[in-house]
Amino acid sequence: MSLVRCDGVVQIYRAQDVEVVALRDVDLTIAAGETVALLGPSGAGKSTLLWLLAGLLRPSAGRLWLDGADLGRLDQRRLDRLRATHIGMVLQNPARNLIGHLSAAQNVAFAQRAVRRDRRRARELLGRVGLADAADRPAGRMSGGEQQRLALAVALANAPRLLLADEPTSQLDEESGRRVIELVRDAAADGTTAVVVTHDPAVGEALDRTVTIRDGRVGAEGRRGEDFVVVGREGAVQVPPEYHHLLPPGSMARIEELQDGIALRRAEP
Ligand SMILES: Nc1ncnc2c1ncn2[C@@H]1O[C@H](COP(=O)(O)OP(=O)(O)OP(=O)(O)O)[C@@H](O)[C@H]1O
Repeated sequence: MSLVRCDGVVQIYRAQDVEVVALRDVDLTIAAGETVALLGPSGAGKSTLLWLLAGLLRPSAGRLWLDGADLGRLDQRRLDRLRATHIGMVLQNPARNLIGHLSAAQNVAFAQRAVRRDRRRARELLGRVGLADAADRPAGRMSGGEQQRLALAVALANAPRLLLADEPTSQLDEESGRRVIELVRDAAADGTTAVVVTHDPAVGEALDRTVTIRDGRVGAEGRRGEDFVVVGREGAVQVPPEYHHLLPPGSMARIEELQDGIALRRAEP
């Protein structure tokens, strides 16, 4: 059963007279319980896709479903409710996930406001992110790394169906990073689907699947250590940058039919 489905999702930002097409025709299906690392160069559209999946943005075109609910078409009240009960999110800037004057424990408790309050889960999560002894400290007085770990505990506090995390290990040392990955995988074993934007190879390797966004499209996917290009809408395939020396963008290629696919060979000019 798929938990997330994106169908031709387009996101266009409009700032004054300038339009930026951040995502163009993203098709993506994520199964319940799957863990996905979202990869790609800076500016490719990864955070935008995460914001759309979180219901923080509505797509300019195309449709997104979460657990059968059409995120772009829910009214604001239902969307807010779905977000509070079904979604946990770690934003790129960890402090933005937290209420600075509240303690770590109060932040976790606040994230459970729409579901049954579970003090045991809250304590356990703080322990798992190495903050058991910091439960009473105000979030605003924590270091960037501590805030990042607390943000993950907060995001998992409501036992979400979908965890969305933007660079959750960027400020962590190797050991803390490993703990974060373990926590994401354990949450997945308990039924939480996870989509994690990352530049950290350790995260990519530890999750079930990688999805690479390039130029606003799903350009490639990886499963169990093997990488694949994705044949998109209208048959478009992005040649990965590591092959650009053989087939530079703008070059012409001959198509050779093989028994199980095609080969592209550079046409001499
Ligand atoms: N609020 C906004 N208004 C206008 N343009 C935006 C806005 N947010 C993002 N963009 C643009 O949309 C494109 C995709 O941005 P996005 O942040 O989704 O990329 P990203 O892959 O997450 O990058 P990074 O790895 O650097 O975080 C970029 O060209 C970016 O400049």
